Amino acid sequence: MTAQILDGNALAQELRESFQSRVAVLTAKGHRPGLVVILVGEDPASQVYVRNKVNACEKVGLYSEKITYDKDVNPQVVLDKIAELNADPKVHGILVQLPLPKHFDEEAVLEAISAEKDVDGFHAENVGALAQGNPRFIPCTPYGVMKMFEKGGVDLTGKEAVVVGRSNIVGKPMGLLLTNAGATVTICHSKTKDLLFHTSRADIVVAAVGRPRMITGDMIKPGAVVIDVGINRLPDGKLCGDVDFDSCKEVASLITPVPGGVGPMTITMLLANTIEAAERKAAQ
Ligand SMILES: Nc1nc2c(c(=O)[nH]1)N[C@@H](CN(C=O)c1ccc(C(=O)N[C@@H](CCC(=O)O)C(=O)O)cc1)CN2
Repeated sequence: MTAQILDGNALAQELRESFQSRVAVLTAKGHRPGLVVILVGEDPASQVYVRNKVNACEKVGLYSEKITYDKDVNPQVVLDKIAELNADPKVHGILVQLPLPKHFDEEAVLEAISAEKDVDGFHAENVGALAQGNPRFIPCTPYGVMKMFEKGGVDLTGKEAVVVGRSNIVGKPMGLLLTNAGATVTICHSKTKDLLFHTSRADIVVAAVGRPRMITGDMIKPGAVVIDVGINRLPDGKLCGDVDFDSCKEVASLITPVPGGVGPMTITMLLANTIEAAERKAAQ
């Protein structure tokens, strides 16, 4: 069996085109969606992601702004800026690019963002709403994965889903979304005793662990759906995922590539959340 490849670039493009009319309606009513992205430090990957976020906003017609701080900035300066942005009516979404430098209390920064403007979906109120099955803002990467299931015609009801990785950004919200969609979910992580036992009986495997090509074809069930959330930079500069694409594509029924899979969907769903935030504000 050779898997069907789910093209994240194509789906991202399709969705972004569909956003333009919503942005036009909001803008005509004086509620042009606005996103502010805060970047602390000079991490090269974060710089690329932030630039791509701002460019994506511009292409779809959103107002966007990037605010950068030196890596040694006093965290209070960032907290003060967030307080100012929380009160700014032209800003519908606020995002702090992660990871933050070590001297930051990441949780305190994320909690400082107003839940109504938390387009990353990382605020405790939004995490709680998702856990209750009544999501307000869904974290962008798992949200993108759900859109990919939809596009691929994957019915999640009653399926055995294994998420490898328990991060707050991907693994945990992914587990909640799959649970809400009716899948039976197992979250595996570094302390899991027998990873192979879990992956090899799963109908759906989502790899979000940050280890290059660790999920190999012999670890998955024939016909499984394999979603690769990993983005690992190899010593030769090339990107690869957490899934060994070449061996897994011979076993899976549906698979996402890296690059060009989940990554572009992350930024697309950030646009979706920002537009949604502006629509809610306009409706008030
Ligand atoms: N505040 C946040 N910080 C981080 C998040 C997040 O959702 N919110 N996620 C990741 C990084 N990320 C977005 O910020 C992100 C990662 C990858 C991509 C992407 O498009 N990847 C491309 C390859 C890009 C490249 O060449 O490097 C792909 O997979 O095709 C977009 C966004 C951590 N921080």
